[in-house]
Amino acid sequence: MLALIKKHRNSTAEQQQARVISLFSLVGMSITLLMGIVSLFGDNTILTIVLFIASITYLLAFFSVKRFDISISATLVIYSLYLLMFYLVFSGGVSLTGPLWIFIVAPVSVYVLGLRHGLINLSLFLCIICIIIFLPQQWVEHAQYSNEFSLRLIISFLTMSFLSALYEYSRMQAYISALELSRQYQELAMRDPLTKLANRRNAAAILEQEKSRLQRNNEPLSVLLCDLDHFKLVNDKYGHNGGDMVLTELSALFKEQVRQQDCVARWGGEEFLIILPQTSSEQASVIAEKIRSSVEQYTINFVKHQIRVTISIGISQLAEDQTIDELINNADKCLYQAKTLGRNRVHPT
Ligand SMILES: Nc1nc2c(ncn2[C@@H]2O[C@H](COP(=O)(O)OP(=O)(O)OP(=O)(O)O)[C@@H](O)[C@H]2O)c(=O)[nH]1
Repeated sequence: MLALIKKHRNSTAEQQQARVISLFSLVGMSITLLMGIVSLFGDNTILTIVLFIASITYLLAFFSVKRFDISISATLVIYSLYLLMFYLVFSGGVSLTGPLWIFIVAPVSVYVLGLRHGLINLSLFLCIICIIIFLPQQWVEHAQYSNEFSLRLIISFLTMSFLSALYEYSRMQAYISALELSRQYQELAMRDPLTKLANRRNAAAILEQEKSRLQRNNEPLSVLLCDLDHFKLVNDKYGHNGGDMVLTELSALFKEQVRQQDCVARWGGEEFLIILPQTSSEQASVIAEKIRSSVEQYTINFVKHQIRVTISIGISQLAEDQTIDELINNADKCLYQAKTLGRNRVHPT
């Protein structure tokens, strides 16, 4: 169950990430294309070429989202963005406005790479930006920024990175709690609130699942339909709370009597269904008798009372070409027989 939720969580998160990468690639492609076209009319040929290469890279990232692993497009988007930013800071872009673009790196990095990897990559990115800015002109000629500008650029980039990380962290927390809440609601929809056993809907689903699994392997499947005898009298004598206590304690007792792979479900008010995979009706009779006898000997302590109850059990084994409804109807008929023959007994198919 946990593995299933984790898988679902991962696939939903991946789908969301894929959508953001596609969108970012499209926007990135359009902006760099537009800037490349504008740059065509200027005199900076290298900038024009770089912008067109970036535009093509985003286009590739856009198409690779659907075709390849999402990490390929994430790598393309992130590192081509980094390279473009390094070039803009190095060259100064148009009228030394190139560094203004580096702020988009922070939110995109933490979202696409995740919080931890995003922050590691952002630290490396900032180190390289600092090297470019403070590179001595006599080594390599590059755009010259004043010290005040450089310092403010780094501080505002750090602030932006911190805010992006904070936002990503809260987003992830909200996402995880929403998933946990939905898991809890799903769990509630499958369980009987009083006994915490599988409810009727859940039991029906398990039966269908077991039916196809066992029939594929040619293995038997049996069910026990258990009904408390004269339960109305228990309620009348000890009140509804006393009745509830009996149902809860017997549920635990049933679970103790069966194997891990079996399923005990609350089928109706005082009716329980026990699903026994890989069990023939003969084997199910032995289990049913064991359960009947343990209930007969069991004492439920309620306030100052000691409550004793008995149960009747109908057994049915799934026949070839039989539906689950027919299987249950058959068990119900056997249960009816057990009741009419005097209760506190097991009636086989
Ligand atoms: N306390 C409690 N009682 C319940 C619950 N669900 C059903 N019941 C009671 O179970 C009783 C079932 O009564 P009947 O259907 O007449 O059956 P019975 O008295 O067990 O008699 P037989 O089945 O013929 O042996 C009713 O009094 C219901 O109110 C529950 O969740 N808690």
